[in-house]
Amino acid sequence: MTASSGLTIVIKLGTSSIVDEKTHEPILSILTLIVETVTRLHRDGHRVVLVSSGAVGVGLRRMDVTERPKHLPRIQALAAVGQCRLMSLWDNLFSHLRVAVAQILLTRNDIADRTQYVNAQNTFEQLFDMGVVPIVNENDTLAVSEIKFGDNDTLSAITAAMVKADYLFLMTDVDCLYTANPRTNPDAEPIEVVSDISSLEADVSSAGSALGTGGMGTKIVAAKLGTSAGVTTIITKSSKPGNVHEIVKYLQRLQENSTAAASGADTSTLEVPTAPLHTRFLPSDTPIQSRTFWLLHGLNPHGTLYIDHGAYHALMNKANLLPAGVIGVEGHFGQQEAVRLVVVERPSADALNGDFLHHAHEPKEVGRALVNYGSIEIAHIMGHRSTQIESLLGYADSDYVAVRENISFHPEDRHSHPVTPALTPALEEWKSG
Ligand SMILES: Nc1ncnc2c1ncn2[C@@H]1O[C@H](COP(=O)(O)OP(=O)(O)O)[C@@H](O)[C@H]1O
Ligand SMILES: N[C@@H](CCC(=O)OP(=O)(O)O)C(=O)O
Repeated sequence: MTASSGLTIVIKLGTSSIVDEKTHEPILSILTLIVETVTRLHRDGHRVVLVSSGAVGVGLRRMDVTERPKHLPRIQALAAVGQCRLMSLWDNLFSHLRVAVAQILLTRNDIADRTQYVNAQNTFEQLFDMGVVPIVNENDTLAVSEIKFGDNDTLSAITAAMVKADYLFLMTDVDCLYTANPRTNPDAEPIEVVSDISSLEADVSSAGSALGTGGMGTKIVAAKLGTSAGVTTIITKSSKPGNVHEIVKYLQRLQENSTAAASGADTSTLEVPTAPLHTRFLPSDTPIQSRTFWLLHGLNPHGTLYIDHGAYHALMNKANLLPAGVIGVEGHFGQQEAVRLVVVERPSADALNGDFLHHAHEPKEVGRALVNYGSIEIAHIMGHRSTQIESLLGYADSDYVAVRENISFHPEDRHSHPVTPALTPALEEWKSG
């Protein structure tokens, strides 16, 4: 977040680092070291957010339940018990170092509205100004699957983008990302720097600890989200929280050296910094903007719009989405809800008689949109000109299914599909019609 000095740092601590996997007792040594590390960063002038899992784990211990239940209401009840105790634990530890903390519990619903998203950003900023450390968790007690982030790795990446963080630290029970799960593969090799996640070769398929929800897979997803928003994402070991401080210093020194090199200074005498083992995912050179990030990752899509290549190219050229470019709709959604955009071949007349999606070649989600019409209306108006909307629906709220400012493309798609400057004749017709 913009501020006169200091960095904005989000530190995510997984369940495996907060409670013992078997006894579910809090791992006080890690919690205390985290508090010391956060306080040190704070005193160095950085703004720090802690994303803390562990509500369910702490709740298990409090209620003497030995295994994580399967029944959702029971998990939610345990989270309600545990979250209270977890926050009291953090508050207590931080209070010894005179650092105030604040609890922020989020579900996707809380940020689905743009105004609420911006409000959340303002609250974080206010807390930073007041010198408070916000402690974030998913609001497990309320979150049902439709409004869940699902895991705190994803939540921490969304939080990092929301506060425009410089660094996101995913603290876990392994040193870094390995080529395979080090618990079961002694030959697995550490991966230190990832500059392109799409070409990453690491087996992250195996599950994580008994209480953790994500494993390494969700950390990669979080790194993808974080780096797309310009956040350097780091995986490191939670039992050595002092690593965070050392890695921050190391990255600052690397930055100073590269600035010196860029200015033509003699760098031969500069100290080559070293850092404890970690994996660093480099941020995108062209980070996506806050609103684009929110459209792509803040909202839960309620359905899918299948659009043809002509419409896709028109959107890439900043046009709005006309009903004529939509060839299919799936799911039940209302006005101003988010949908996936999937590009497919326009079906032949034969295919139109059957289920065209079976004829589509590798349908691929290219982006997300907030729609001006619900699924039922779009099913009526798709393939038609905007001038026909009123006669088809009896009203016309908009000429467009979605306006361009409410459409965002995934970054990899923005790069892999060159924009075609010329519109197809059909699109010319739609635009003029
Ligand atoms: N390629 C890999 N590299 C490192 N760890 C891996 C890999 N694949 C799977 N894992 C597992 O992921 C676990 C961390 O995930 P998880 O238990 O969900 O952590 P947390 O609770 O911190 O979110 C590690 O303990 C490890 O067993
Ligand atoms: N929100 C849940 C944690 C969910 C989660 O993602 O856990 P983890 O994979 O350990 O980070 C809780 O507080 O128990």
